[in-house]
Amino acid sequence: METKKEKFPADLPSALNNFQKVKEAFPESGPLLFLDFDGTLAPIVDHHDDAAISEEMKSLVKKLSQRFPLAVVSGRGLSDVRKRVDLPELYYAGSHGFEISGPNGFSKDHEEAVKVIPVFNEIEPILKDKLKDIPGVDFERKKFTLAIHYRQVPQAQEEEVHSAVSKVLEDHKQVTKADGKKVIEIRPAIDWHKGRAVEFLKKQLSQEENTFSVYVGDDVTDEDAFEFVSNGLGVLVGEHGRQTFADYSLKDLEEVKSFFRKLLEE
Ligand SMILES: O=P(O)(O)OC[C@H]1O[C@H](O[C@H]2O[C@H](CO)[C@@H](O)[C@H](O)[C@H]2O)[C@H](O)[C@@H](O)[C@@H]1O
Repeated sequence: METKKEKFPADLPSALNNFQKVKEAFPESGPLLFLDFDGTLAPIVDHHDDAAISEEMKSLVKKLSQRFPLAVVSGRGLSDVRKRVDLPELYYAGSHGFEISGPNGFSKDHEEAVKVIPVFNEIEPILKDKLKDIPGVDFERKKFTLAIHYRQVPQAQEEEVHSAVSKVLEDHKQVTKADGKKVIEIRPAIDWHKGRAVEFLKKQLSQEENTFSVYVGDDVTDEDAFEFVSNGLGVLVGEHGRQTFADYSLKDLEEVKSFFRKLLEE
């Protein structure tokens, strides 16, 4: 695996202003495209259930998928993200890559993660009880992960959420937690993430060995793909408050759309 170095997002070159250079890395047949959902295809909103892709973005994704092999890679549950994007012909990875689907009924759940589902059933009521007195905590259960949203929690109490969750997880070593944007994501303690899911999907999307890929994402969990995926480049949308393994940046969803239009011009 090539060693990548972390950088400050502000130091990344713009994928738009350097599009010629981005394009020069592509093979003749074009790259494989991997797109995150929240913060990349749909704007970040106050309540997770209100997130939506615009008709304009959806149409761009559809056109891109007709030109390049493309998959949507999300922390959302698979059925949830499929429904929100609503392009049944695409490949999708949900629950941070633990569940994958594709056209013609293709479906793959991570076999080891299936065994961890009872742990989620066990810890969900415990966590709900421990966090019941903190206003604004919002649970989102997915097949293989559990999100605890704290976007509506008073800032002074955010730390309380983190420490209560960490304490519960001390007794449940089959699961672990990762941070996202105003969310704690509890997931199986298995060496699997968006980056490994992309490596798996590369084999589904292309007959060739390790085809060049472009991954566009905005959140901390997208760093697994930026860091892990070989023979490709990562494009960070906005910032997530940490350093990044991405190669290029886009400021916001407007720039994401401009980047997609440029890809379609090629
Ligand atoms: O991998 P993604 O597709 O980017 O999903 C990451 C998480 O996104 C969602 O939460 C985030 O977006 C919400 C809607 O804008 C926002 O309210 C929340 O604060 C963000 O963390 C989603 O609800 C999670 O399940 C995903 O894991």
